[in-house]
Amino acid sequence: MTQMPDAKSPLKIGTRGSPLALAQAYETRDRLMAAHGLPEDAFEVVVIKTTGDDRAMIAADKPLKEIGNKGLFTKEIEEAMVDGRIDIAVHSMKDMPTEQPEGLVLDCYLPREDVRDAFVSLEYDSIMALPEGATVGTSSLRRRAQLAHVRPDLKLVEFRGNVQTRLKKLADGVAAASFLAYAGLRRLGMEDSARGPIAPEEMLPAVAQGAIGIERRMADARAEALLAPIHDLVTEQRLLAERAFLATLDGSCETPIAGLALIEGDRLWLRGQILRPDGSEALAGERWGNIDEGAAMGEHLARDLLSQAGEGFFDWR
Ligand SMILES: NCc1[nH]cc(CCC(=O)O)c1CC(=O)O
Repeated sequence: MTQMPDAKSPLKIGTRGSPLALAQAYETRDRLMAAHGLPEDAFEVVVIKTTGDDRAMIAADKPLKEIGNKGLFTKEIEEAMVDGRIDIAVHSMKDMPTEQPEGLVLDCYLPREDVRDAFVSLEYDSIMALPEGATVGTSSLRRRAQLAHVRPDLKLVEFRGNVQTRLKKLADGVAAASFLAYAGLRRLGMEDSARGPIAPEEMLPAVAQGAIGIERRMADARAEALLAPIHDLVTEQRLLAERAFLATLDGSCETPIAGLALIEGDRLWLRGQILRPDGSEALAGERWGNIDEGAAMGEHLARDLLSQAGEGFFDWR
């Protein structure tokens, strides 16, 4: 029997310090408390500062792609886990690279939140309601490309920071609209800040959007035992398909890629999309398969789209 955590030897939950990251860490702690009947002081939430947070603060108007690369927000957290400063790490799966560092396992996923993007605007109800030539703020390459594809008239400007910062920019007239993951707003109890979610048919979300993954050391039997009952299998099966699609495309935050898997009964549906960064071209495809075939479906769909795209599809510089 593994030793359960207590006040003397709490399970240390590592997270970034943003309001959303903290909300996700506390959701994880609450689920662990409920699943095991453990008190609050059996857990300790430890904030780890990451290069991503630092550099993002210095260069708040720079696109993330110019600041760093894959794992910008996750590397230091993983180092803290290897060093034993934390025992588990709570991550937005949307930000996780597809390769897994040695010695660490990522096999626990919380039930997925809403996967959709949210349309945020003080004046307008939807993308299509925006006036000709309106300015839209977003730093996501995917959202930029998707918008440029359906509304080439829109002017796109860099927009980052937390929800409050973005709402302030909208109020200051910097842009007429912006976009956020609806899941993030819901976790912060701020969904009223958005006009509403956007249907995936109109804007296919990022791979793994709305999903939280919990990473641990491979040899940590206590963390493994604690995490097992809070794992959500359906979320894992959906992510397997979406992340195989992403991995085969060698996607990162630097490539406009979207993907969404859903499960209906014992069947899995996957839709994937790749876009030219300027939105001039978008390719999408769908697959149906068995639930346990997600990884192969993701890979095949990616190969199919890549062969349609041809060389240079993602080039733009
Ligand atoms: N790229 C940053 C990021 N990573 C996860 C979320 C939101 C929460 C989620 O998708 O789970 C966000 C912000 C956003 O896109 O609005």
